[in-house]
Amino acid sequence: MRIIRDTYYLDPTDRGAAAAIGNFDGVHIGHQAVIDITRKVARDLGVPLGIMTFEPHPRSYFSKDPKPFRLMNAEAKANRLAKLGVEKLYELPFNAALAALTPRAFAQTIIADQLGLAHVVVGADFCFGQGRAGTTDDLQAFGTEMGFGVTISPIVTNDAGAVSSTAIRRALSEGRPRDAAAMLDHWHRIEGEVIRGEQRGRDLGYPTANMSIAGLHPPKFGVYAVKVDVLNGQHKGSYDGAASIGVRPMFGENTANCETFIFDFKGDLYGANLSVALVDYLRPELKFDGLDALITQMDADCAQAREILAHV
Ligand SMILES: Cc1cc2nc3c(=O)[nH]c(=O)nc-3n(C[C@H](O)[C@H](O)[C@H](O)COP(=O)(O)O)c2cc1C
Ligand SMILES: Nc1ncnc2c1ncn2[C@@H]1O[C@H](COP(=O)(O)OP(=O)(O)OP(=O)(O)O)[C@@H](O)[C@H]1O
Repeated sequence: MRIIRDTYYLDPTDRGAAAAIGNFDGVHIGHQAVIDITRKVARDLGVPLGIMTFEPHPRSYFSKDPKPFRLMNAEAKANRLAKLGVEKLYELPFNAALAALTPRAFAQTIIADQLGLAHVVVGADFCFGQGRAGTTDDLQAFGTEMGFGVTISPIVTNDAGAVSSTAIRRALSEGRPRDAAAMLDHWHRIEGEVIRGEQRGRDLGYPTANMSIAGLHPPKFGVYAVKVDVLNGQHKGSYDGAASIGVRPMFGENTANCETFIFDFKGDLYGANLSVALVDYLRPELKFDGLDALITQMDADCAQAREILAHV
């Protein structure tokens, strides 16, 4: 997959794709449906499969200091899209100039002139251009006028309504990782490098692999049954574990992170890349009356997590 950030001077081989348009945070089943339609169009037309997305996410542009809300960072999103067979990822810088384009100017300048797209695919709820004023009807009219094809994908729903990145964030905030997973079509994962902690864990008998969750939508704070993939290094492989996400009230800290105890594991993971999949929410983070009480609870957490993960 080629990631294309400079769309002004496009290589001719990067023009003419069929592309889906949107933020694609989480790459959920609604997004996958849009991408499936785009793949079919691309195949029929004999052109590359593309995605037009925006970085930073438009929401970070409009609210200057938003609470972290992303389900995945730009790199994780690109990796996931590559796995789905996307060949051209147009990562448009979302800035004042882009935000100010009217729907007509967006269609003409970006879709037709800069990217020269043969075809675009969007969901039925798609809005575009300044003030989100452009509708799918407008997009279809511009396509006819400016010479690109347009397909509108029906909205994928579940019992709770339309599947969306917003609904997934809500499920995670409410401690419902299985509901999030059903919408994502995979476990929600916290991914990144293992960083140094306070080295207290080993004294407790529970050494943990710590990861930052800065910049990402925080799941409900508390303890989770998790599946862990060590992605590189000598311990590469898949494991089960229990993770605590939050601010560790026992120790009066306040920067939220994710601390994972991996079952039946011995070794050093500093610097390794981990992918921690949230399976079930077990309980909130608590401030116990002493370390012995915390350790007793951690024993119970791990027993419960093992039991759950034996059936996943
Ligand atoms: C299964 C599990 C449950 C945990 N529960 C709590 C908790 O309820 N309250 C809390 O303050 N910290 C909790 N923690 C976090 C530990 O306090 C933390 O892992 C420990 O302080 C080690 O920190 P360090 O890696 O920075 O050395 C939990 C950790 C694990 C692995
Ligand atoms: N449930 C869905 N079914 C079909 N298409 C969808 C669905 N959700 C989003 N899309 C389409 O996928 C593309 C990317 O969606 P986008 O990430 O912008 O929306 P979203 O998932 O609804 O996010 P948010 O909840 O943050 O608005 C857009 O074209 C959008 O219309």
